[in-house]
Amino acid sequence: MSETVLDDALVTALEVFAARTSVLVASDFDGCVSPIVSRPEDARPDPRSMAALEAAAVAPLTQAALISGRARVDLQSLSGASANLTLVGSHGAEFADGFETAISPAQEELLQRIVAEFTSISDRFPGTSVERKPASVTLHTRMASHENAVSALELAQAGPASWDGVHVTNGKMVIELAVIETSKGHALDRLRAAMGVDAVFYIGDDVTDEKAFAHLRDGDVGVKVGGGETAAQYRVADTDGVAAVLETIAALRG
Ligand SMILES: O=P(O)(O)OC[C@H]1O[C@H](O[C@H]2O[C@H](CO)[C@@H](O)[C@H](O)[C@H]2O)[C@H](O)[C@@H](O)[C@@H]1O
Repeated sequence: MSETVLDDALVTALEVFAARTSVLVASDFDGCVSPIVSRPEDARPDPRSMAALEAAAVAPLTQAALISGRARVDLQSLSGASANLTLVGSHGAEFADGFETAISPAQEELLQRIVAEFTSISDRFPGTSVERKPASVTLHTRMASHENAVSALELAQAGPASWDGVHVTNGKMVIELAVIETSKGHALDRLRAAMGVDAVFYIGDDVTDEKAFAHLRDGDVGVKVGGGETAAQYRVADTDGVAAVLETIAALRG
């Protein structure tokens, strides 16, 4: 068990949640189960958090899910999750059976234009990089100098982010442009209905996780990781706090 001490109010909320008959335990990946690292491809999950999610997934009347901004295939390989976990990629839009609405040829063409523009921006500003995903493109600036990061993000905002049909997300040291609308909240609604659970737990750290918190209902529990405004009722400081929360739920449900 973790040495992180959770707030009494959070522990009580977890106990009440875990006492419901059937539950879904869902988590964000980067910055939550997986500590933030400089290069996206180097991200690795905290073994304690993954073990707790895997334990929850096989507990009675308990489902567990990772809902991430990553491409689903990358989420699968980086997390090493077993088939017991439900994986949703592309900020809630990409399920095991693909996207709810297929990416159209026009959207694919738009995606290629964004890739080309981001690549051209990235070539001009050392330390930035481009991550291509099935329905979006991310310009990363974490490895760039402050000046290069600011300039690259300004060019992205003034350029492709302003194009018709482009959906903009400003994440942690990234700007992400999608050719479809995505919502982790919508993903939670879909999982809740498909799994028929009585209550949902969700934990996350970034802007797209706010859409998930906004879809929580009475009896659900939302936990924000780190600082910043949030619609979540509870908070933990860091990924150790995430592991402590997930271990608590797994122990209560097991
Ligand atoms: O929804 P998430 O699972 O939190 O995914 C959000 C984005 O996470 C990744 O970027 C972030 O994590 C990287 C690795 O720690 C870090 O280098 C980067 O600065 C962060 O923004 C991922 O690369 C993106 O595709 C996700 O959208």
